[in-house]
Amino acid sequence: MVLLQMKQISKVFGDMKALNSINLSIEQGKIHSLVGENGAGKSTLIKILTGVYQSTSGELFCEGSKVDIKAPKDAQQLGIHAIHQDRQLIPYFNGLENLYLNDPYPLKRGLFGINWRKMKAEAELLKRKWGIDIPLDIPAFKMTPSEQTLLEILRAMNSDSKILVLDEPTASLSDKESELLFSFIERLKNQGVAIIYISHRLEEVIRISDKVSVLTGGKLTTTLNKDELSKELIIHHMTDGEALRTVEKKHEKEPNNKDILLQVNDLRTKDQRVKKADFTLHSGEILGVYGLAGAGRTETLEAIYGLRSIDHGEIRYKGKPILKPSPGKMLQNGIAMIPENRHEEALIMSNTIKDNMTLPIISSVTDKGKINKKKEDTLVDGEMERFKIKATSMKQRVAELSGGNQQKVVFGKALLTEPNIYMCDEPTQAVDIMTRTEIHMFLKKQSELGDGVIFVSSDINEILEISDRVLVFSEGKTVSVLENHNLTTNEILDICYKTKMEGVAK
Ligand SMILES: Nc1ncnc2c1ncn2[C@@H]1O[C@H](COP(=O)(O)OP(=O)(O)OP(=O)(O)O)[C@@H](O)[C@H]1O
Repeated sequence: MVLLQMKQISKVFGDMKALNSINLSIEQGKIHSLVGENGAGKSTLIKILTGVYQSTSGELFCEGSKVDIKAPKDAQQLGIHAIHQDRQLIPYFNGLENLYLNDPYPLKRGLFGINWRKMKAEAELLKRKWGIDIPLDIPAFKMTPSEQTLLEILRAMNSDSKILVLDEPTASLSDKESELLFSFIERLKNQGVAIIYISHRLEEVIRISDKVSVLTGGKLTTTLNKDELSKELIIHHMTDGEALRTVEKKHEKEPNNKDILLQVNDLRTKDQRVKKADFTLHSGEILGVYGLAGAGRTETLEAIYGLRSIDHGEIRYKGKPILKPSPGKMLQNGIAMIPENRHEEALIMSNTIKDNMTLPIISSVTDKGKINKKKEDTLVDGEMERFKIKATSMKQRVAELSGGNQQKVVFGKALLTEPNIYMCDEPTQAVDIMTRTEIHMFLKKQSELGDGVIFVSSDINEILEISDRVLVFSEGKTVSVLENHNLTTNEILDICYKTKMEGVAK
């Protein structure tokens, strides 16, 4: 049964046609994926369905009746809910409070105070109904990424969702957590919920989808059925027939011990999120970093970059200790950070692409107190060209860019500082498969020129694709460094789980 029908939906922003006459049907109990390059229009379509944006033209039908979705609450009343890339949770509210964020709290008889007991009982029933076992008594910020995603899904189900939109839900999940999510999605599907699934990870799209629609430049180019799905065919439709370039695996040369770029010795942070980080980064090397959620990978990069207080250990750059690291000091030393959370840590969303990119290098584009606009424009142009950033111009505000294009701005900004160490935390999160390859090729080239790259990813296959050596983190400690010669995912995962179990047993 068709639950939702979009007819000739278009959306125009200024001179830009983000969506061009989209016709799409979403069926009950089916997983329908949307794929397309960064900026193809996927999020815009979802925002129209969920009442964030109004379409410029076109019609929407729910279960056969024409509907007008003017605001998020209209979508919610129709049973349409979305789990966005950026979490919609209040970090200091616990699971239970977040679960009831969109609904009125049940009140005690006579309206004297909140009926917490009733809330807890309802939440337990809901958890049991959907087979989701997540802790509801801890604040959201203490939950793992998968627990946060499941909490948001549970909240949607609490409001009787008929159509659930999942936008890049596995972006920061480990393989095991993604598996948990897939089995849950399957359960929702079997109960008749329609899922609209957006992801750049084509393997998972092919595995779980009943249908896949491809968007290219705001147009729907094709809808493929389950039996015709293949990575090659999807990429063919996404790229107008252009073949995907592949990155050759490198890592044949042994690192030269004389060319140590960065040394991290027995590093511990005040908050104990990092307990003992020990590793070395060589010139010409891509050091992959893997660990289960909460293993301390991001926190280690933050500590090195001066964003997290250190209470023990040392960091050496080309043999010299860096005392009291700070972002400014690291930039001066040629160390750039591409953080995981682009909204909070890397971009000023209300500023333009140009202002964001040139912020760290403003002194080098300033002559006698005046900004050299020509120099600034040339540099920004170069990065926009390199990453094929889709925008109306370099003066467009970053908030108006698609998620993947924002990530490209973060990369361009880091590159303008001409670093010789790249500390990348999930750098290909939310970027399309073509850009992912471009980023891999770029980092590989930089490493061949003698730079060092630290590459954190929760995608273990990506780690194996790109790394010379793989550093494994568990429970805040570096537990192993492996040469990437015929290394397998199982070898890495074995270490992760074994050390986690040992940590639990202690
Ligand atoms: N509020 C806005 N103002 C102006 N342009 C916008 C706005 N929102 C989106 N756009 C533009 O619409 C186009 C489609 O963006 P959208 O976010 O839908 O892409 P997407 O397919 O979701 O990409 P990604 O995979 O990178 O998330 C982009 O060119 C984007 O810059």
